[in-house]
Amino acid sequence: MNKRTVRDVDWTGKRALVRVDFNVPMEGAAITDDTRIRAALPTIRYLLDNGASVIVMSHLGRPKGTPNAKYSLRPVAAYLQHKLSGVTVHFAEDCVGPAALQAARALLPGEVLLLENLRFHAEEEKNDAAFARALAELGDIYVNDAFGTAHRAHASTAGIAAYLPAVAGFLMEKEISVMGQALADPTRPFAAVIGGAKVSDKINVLAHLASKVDALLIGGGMANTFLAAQGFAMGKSLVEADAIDTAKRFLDGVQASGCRVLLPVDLVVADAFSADAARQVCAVSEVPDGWMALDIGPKSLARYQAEIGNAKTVIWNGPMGVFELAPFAEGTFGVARALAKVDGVTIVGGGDSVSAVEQAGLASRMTHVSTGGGASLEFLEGKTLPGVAALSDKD
Ligand SMILES: Nc1ncnc2c1ncn2[C@@H]1O[C@H](COP(=O)(O)OP(=O)(O)O)[C@@H](O)[C@H]1O
Ligand SMILES: O=C(OP(=O)(O)O)[C@H](O)COP(=O)(O)O
Ligand SMILES: [Mg+2]
Repeated sequence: MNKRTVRDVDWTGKRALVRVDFNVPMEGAAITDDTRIRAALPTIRYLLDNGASVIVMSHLGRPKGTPNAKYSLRPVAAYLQHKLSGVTVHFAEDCVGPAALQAARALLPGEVLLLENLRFHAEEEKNDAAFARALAELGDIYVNDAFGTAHRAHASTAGIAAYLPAVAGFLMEKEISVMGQALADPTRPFAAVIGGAKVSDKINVLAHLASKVDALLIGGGMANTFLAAQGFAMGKSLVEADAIDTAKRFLDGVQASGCRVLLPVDLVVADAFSADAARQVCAVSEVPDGWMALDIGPKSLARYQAEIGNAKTVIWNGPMGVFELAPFAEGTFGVARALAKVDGVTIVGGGDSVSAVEQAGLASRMTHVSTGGGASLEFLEGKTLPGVAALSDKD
């Protein structure tokens, strides 16, 4: 990576404005997986140890441009305080405006200020220049350590670099180097497992992925949209109607790439989105009217496990089902167990996928656990991510 990093700066007396990805899975105010927070600590500690005051900013979820208590970063500030014992962690209730500015100016070297969710302002995702400039006013030097959000060209990940010197943090540097090395010349067979809920976001990278891998295993919400594209009635399942045409085109075109695409043959369906809903296993052609697919079924899992068992390199992003609800976790945990047994390189990325692998107790069995899901997939496409492109080049 030909970008300046935190090592290239004299931090004494400087205000470091650090973009992290603290978009952690939550249940109410409880953080269910702290991987992304732990992953950013080396950069924060380094800045504090080198004489800086540290202003930390992140998004959480998708509040769509309006303040919403459900997506507040306040619980994350409390957690950060717990992780950084001995350091004072302040919290600002808005990421811009007079209170944030005053808090940033009052910050002492060795102290931390976490700003409220950037996405409470619609300008963040629009990469609005005035908003980027308002954020930039809070610090002297900008650090991007948010690998998980590096595929977004937003005000805090891209636009802001026009107003401040911009360097990479340790996590950003590590992710790019580890993923680049692991995937430069992958040992084959190379399999990709794709699931999760961000269908329209991720469907566009599949064509490129298919040109790289030998097998593409699709599950989770992503599979529902593909099954709908094949004409199956999916009941009340999560299907992204806008992505169905793309799914069709992908399936029509993929044969030419030589990549085998596996879709579920059976599903675990439920009559409600709830752990105590009525549920059954059915063929993909038999989803009952009004029911929803919340996991891949046992036959599909067995096929996916066999395919993963043959592979020498596996990349996985996106849970196979709603693993947060115990009755629908088996597809995801089963895939995690299969990856843990692979004699080769295994990379798991994504806030929720990593949370699942942690819950399964298998994170240490993976070659690399990445904080980026969508970011990892776009990184694989080979183009420089907007959050990296914006950083200052090394001299
Ligand atoms: N069949 C499904 N229906 C609805 N949601 C699903 C389904 N399968 C997986 N999900 C959801 O997908 C979410 C994770 O998707 P995503 O954010 O794309 O993955 P990651 O964070 O690993 O990149 C999880 O919260 C999970 O509950
Ligand atoms: O959680 C994230 O991505 P992921 O779900 O693909 O792992 C990142 O924080 C990006 O969030 P976004 O997809 O709402 O821009
Ligand atoms: Mg996610």
